[in-house]
Amino acid sequence: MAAEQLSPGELELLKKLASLGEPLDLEKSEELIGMPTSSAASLASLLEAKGLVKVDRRTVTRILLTERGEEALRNGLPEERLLELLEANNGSVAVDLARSSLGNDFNIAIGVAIKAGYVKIANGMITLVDHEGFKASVVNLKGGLRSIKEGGLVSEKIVDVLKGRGLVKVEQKNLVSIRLLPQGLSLATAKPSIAKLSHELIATGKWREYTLRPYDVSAEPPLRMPARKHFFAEFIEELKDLMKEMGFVEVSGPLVELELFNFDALFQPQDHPAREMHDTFWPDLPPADLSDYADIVARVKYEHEHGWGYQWDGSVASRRILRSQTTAVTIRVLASRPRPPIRFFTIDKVFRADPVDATHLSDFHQLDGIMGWKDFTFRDLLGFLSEFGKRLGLELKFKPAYFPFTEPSVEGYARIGSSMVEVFGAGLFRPEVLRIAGVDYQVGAWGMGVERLALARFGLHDVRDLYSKDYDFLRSFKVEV
Ligand SMILES: N[C@@H](Cc1ccccc1)C(=O)O
Repeated sequence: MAAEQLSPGELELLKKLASLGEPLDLEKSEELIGMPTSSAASLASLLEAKGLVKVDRRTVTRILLTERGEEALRNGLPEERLLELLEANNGSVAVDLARSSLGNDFNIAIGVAIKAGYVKIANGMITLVDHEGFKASVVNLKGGLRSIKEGGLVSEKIVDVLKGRGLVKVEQKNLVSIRLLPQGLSLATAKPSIAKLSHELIATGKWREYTLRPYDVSAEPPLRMPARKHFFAEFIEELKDLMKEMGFVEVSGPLVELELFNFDALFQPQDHPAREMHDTFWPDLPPADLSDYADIVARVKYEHEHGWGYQWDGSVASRRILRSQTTAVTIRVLASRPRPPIRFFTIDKVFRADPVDATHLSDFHQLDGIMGWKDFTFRDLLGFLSEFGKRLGLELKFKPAYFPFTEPSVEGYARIGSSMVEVFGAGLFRPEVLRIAGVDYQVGAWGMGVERLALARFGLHDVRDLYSKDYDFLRSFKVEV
């Protein structure tokens, strides 16, 4: 054990014990070493546990003078005063005289002296009969009292007599003393230790006054918690990298979107249930001016009225919503008529007025992508999706599906625990959508739920865990560098 392992208080007590040079009576701690008894007691038990001091507890019997005893020592024992009176009067005094001169002590004095046969009373006179015996008894008791007062030794017999006379009392007392053990002593007197030698210490020779602290090679380094990216943010980065690796260009679009791009351009009819209030968030914003989008509006109107056969309403398409799918972004890009072959993707937030549960959040991320060229086929699309799943390390299953804007369509499922959960929708854009965008090549499109991909990837079961604030949980994810 090194001095550094002791608290300042423990070291202080050790040093004080060392300079006291003898075991410390805990009761007198304040007086002897200037430390309150209660602090010395608790520090001592800590030091005792470290094997540096020994705390001895014993019970001692103490004999103390009572108030009456103190008085007898000062003014004489009652019978002593009687003896003195008798001696001063040649061995005999009148009872009345003795009573008036001894006052309250008279009864005790006369009782003791008669009982022991030192005096007798006859005809109103007290007469000494055993002068020597009386004197010896007084000397004995008085000496006993004095010696008790001074802490000396007294015979048990005398103590008994004094106790019986109410002149002394016997007390039991617990004494605690703290004794320095050899190890404690060497710690207390050790030179102060230092961790580093400086030029000055060496040059001045002062290093001799110190001991060098040994290295503790088994000590754990301090725990450092550097800031790091959230594992879900890292996962999104990884998805972006993967898409770029596979030849895709990242694009982005507005969170507050027009129904025109979120629904109409995707050939979703205006009475489609997904447009109803409970699915979509409606910010309190005025509708947009669609004149900027005259071309696409004209093509949308035509395709809806011919394809679905209803009166298309531009005011519905001009409403602003929080986008419910990032396919709004890819259709915007496609409507800019990029030259094939094309490969675009976007990863960002979408919003849906869904009740939150283990697989649903009201705002979450989607990864949408489009790829296409003249003779792009459904097989090319499936090939891409399988490759993507493989590179992510996910077990994917495909199932035929329906979306208003793709044909054929497919849904992808990934294993999350024991169940397969839908993680994406995909398909070839319908001819109506291609005509609305104004492109003359085939386009495969897909939209993935990024949170759900993350569940599958990290073996989690609840999307809400991805937004947990539990540090221990967050730290449990390994950083990949
Ligand atoms: N946008 C669809 C997914 C999808 C995208 C593209 C093609 C097919 C399906 C959704 O949110 O569910």
